[in-house]
Amino acid sequence: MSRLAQWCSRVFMVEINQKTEPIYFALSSTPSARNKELEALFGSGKLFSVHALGDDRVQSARSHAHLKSALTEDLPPGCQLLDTASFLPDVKNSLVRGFFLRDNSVLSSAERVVTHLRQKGSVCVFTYTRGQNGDYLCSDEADEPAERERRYYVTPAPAPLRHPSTLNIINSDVFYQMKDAYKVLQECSDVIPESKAVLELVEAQQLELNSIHDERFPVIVIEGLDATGKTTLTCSLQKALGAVLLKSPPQCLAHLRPRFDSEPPLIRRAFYALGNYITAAQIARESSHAPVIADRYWHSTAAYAIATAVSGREENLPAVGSEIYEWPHDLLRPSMVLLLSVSPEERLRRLSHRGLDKTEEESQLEINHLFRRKVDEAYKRIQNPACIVVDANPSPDHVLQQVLGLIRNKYNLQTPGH
Ligand SMILES: Nc1ncnc2c1ncn2[C@@H]1O[C@H](COP(=O)(O)OP(=O)(O)O)[C@@H](O)[C@H]1O
Ligand SMILES: Nc1ccn([C@@H]2O[C@H](COP(=O)(O)OP(=O)(O)O)[C@@H](O)[C@H]2O)c(=O)n1
Repeated sequence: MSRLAQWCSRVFMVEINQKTEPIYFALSSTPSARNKELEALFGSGKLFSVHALGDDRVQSARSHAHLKSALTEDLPPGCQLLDTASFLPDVKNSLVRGFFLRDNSVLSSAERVVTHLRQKGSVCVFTYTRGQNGDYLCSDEADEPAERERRYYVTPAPAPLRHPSTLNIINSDVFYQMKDAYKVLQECSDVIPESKAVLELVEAQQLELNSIHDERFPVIVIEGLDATGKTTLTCSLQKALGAVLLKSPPQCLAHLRPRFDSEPPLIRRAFYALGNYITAAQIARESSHAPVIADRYWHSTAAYAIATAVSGREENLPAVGSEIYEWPHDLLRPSMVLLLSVSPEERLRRLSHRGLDKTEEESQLEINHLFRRKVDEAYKRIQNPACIVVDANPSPDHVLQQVLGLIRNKYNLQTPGH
């Protein structure tokens, strides 16, 4: 079967604007009636779909990221790059991400970029042109000559029940047991040597974990978007309760973080997932003699990963109660998770006062209200344990008293010296 014929079972999704519904289409051997949405997508220029090829998931993920930067850097004026994905409707793990390159330039400049990519190999390119009857036709110039003569028409497809960007989350963006995240870093240890250091740290902690008894003191996790006051509150709680303060990712991974932050989601998220298991071992150890306060933990890992993976609007998130929001069965569960919530205006005010460097993702939060809403909503949907939302708009002392009230209500903890 030709390459293009294999894609006939798949549906393509193109997002022209994250705020609006994506456009769905399929390839068929019969033409279809004219369709306004498709006309809006194709316009009058030429269109190419490009996706990276790879022998394994690590290589595919890295090739996709390289392709994105190559296309963005070489984008000629008058051309537009759109995120796209193809998938089998409602079939888990069937999503393949790629790009649409729309060429409305006078000189058909995108064609030169695409030809260059084809020559370099490891990409699959389909070309879309307008037929005499106004239909849109898809062809693959790399296919055998006989196949190139066959006609594949672009036909509109219905929106699937589950938003396609949710199909691959499990084990690509969120990991539900340590061994799944561990495997990802094992698979990339040749191309990212720092992975070995992470794996060694995880192993050392796991060995130690086997000799630790069940925790006795409460373990309280503080969650929230950047600048919601986590650092301020966790430091005050540490003093007020005579607690041990821990972080996820743990300090021992801090120097490796920039390396993994620059990698595609599969690798980056596996790194943060493993960070939680190292923090879990530290929690188990410390909670045998004092209360523990943790600045971020699993809720952060899952909520940011889900919100990044799911494109478009908040409504595209997996529904409440989905298995995506379940806690990993092998990860230590905290006694209480508090989510600091501040209004967008107050959060921006705090960010601007702080004036520190922000991670790329955090600066995206500032401009991307949609993304922030998705992170916040995903935080609230995570279960077992779910988080308790705390109004963190008032003064630091007011927030501290509010949280101490919640903790004491549940655990009858004494403030040192009282
Ligand atoms: N309750 C509060 N009211 C006003 N400003 C606050 C409050 N809590 C923290 N801040 C300020 O907001 C900024 C971000 O707080 P921080 O604790 O660093 O947040 P995070 O750790 O969540 O990123 C800091 O400048 C801090 O002094
Ligand atoms: N437990 C954690 C902590 C952070 N993270 C990631 O780290 C980023 C936020 O960490 P950060 O250090 O900028 O946040 P602050 O703790 O500085 O507010 C998020 O974008 C998450 O993707 C994670 O995945 N899991």
